[in-house]
Amino acid sequence: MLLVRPFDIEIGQHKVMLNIVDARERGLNPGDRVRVRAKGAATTALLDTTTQMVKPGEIGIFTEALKDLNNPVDVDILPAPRPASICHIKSLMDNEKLSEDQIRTIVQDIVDNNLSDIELAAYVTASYIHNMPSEEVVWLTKAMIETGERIHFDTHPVMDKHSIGGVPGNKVSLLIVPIVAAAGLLIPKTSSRAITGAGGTADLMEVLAPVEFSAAEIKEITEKVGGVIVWGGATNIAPADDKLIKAEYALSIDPYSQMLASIMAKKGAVGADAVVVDMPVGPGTKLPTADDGRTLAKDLIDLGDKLGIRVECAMTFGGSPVGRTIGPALEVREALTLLENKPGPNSLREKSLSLAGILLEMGGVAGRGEGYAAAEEILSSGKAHAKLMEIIAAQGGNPNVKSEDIVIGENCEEILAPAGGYVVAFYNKRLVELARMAGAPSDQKAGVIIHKKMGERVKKGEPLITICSSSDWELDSAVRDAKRSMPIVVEGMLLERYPRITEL
Ligand SMILES: O=P(O)(O)OC[C@H]1O[C@H](OP(=O)(O)O)[C@H](O)[C@@H]1O
Ligand SMILES: O=c1cc[nH]c(=O)[nH]1
Repeated sequence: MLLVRPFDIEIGQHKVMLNIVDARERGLNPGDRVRVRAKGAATTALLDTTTQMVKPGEIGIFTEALKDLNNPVDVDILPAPRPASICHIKSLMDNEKLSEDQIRTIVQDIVDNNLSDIELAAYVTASYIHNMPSEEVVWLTKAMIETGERIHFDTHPVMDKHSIGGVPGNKVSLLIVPIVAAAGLLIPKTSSRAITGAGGTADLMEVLAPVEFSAAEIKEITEKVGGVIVWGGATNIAPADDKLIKAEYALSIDPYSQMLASIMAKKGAVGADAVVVDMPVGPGTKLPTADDGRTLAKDLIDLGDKLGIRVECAMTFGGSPVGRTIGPALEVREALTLLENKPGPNSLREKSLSLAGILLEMGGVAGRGEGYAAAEEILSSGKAHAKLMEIIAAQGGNPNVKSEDIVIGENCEEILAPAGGYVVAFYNKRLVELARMAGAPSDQKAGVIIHKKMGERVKKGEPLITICSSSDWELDSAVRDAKRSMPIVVEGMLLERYPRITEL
């Protein structure tokens, strides 16, 4: 047995460290995969060696592996075999068909942390290059559900909403969930953190309340107040999902087949009966054209049918951000402003009410075509605001929070229009890059405020955006980058003048 020396350091992967003497005795080298066994728990980790940091007879264990092993006093280790799924990942790279068993093995290896970051990145990259046939996506989704816990509600219907993401500022879940719950329907909303954006719904909700709950707690809170907004990655619900999303986030990609499985696995695992999927369409989004949107809608609806979930898809405008803020705290402040019935952006209000309205119709609490008006009544009467406060309280946050209490990064700088005219080009992806450079989403207070959108008139020297951050050096680098390559382009109505040659 080896005495555990806990290393309270999160390094984003399962790692252990042995003294080089012990490693040599066991025939192990740095980078080898080892199975670490404690009383009642085991995990797989990658090995580092040292001459100084741990003594012979000891083993250094980093935070991620320590959690899996329940903080043991001593452990033993064995060399771990090369995971079978590496071979199947290679098949995916070669665009070969995979069997249900092979897909199941990949998902199980991901859940058991048997794959290194490099192997996981290879899987995600191969999925990005080659879409899986629909049969394989069904197996993948089922494997993602079955390798985790599931919630079974006694009351039905259970409603859910999910966005494929890809449009900045998409804070609509903060309005939709309380509207649907205030209408008396159950909505156990699990979200991921940002994938290609600067703030996923889980990052946003975390500004207001804790988002890490077990499956049993999600069920209990949903049954008590009608809804939750939690981080799927903290639960044992579809546990492969968050591990894959971490690799996708690093590459800023969302592979098509993986996206279908990721969304529907989360919905299947919480026992959803009916789901609306928000699909932002437009240049720079995950769905550049309406035809791409129609294909995805068909694939999502078919996948839902195979899982016994009624899916409706809503193609939404993704050409410019939803509302005028990007980044966790800024987005939460904007969403609260609308819930408090103060003036706010129409794009956010209209999109939230449209999607909530579809759910109210699907859930049978509003007639066909009457969902929007029913959602509007719930929002303007203050019932949605009261419901969000109940959800915040049930998740352990402050139920008296007001929009003006939300703190934004203290370092802010405006980017000014270099000329007067109209906004003629607007680059969503650049705005997301700037918000990420400023520190979002891990710096909750970082982000971008948008002052001018496509087609709006601008005077020379007027602010186009404001970038905010908690750190002055991150703000500086984002501002320098914004000035080098502007995310918003302003032109006068006169683009070029061609004088008569004789008059030159
Ligand atoms: O970072 P990008 O790729 O834009 O999208 C990821 C976001 O989209 C989904 O939104 P929701 O949970 O339905 O609100 C995910 O859960 C996540 O919050
Ligand atoms: O939850 C989500 C949302 C978008 N894309 C994914 O892969 N998962």
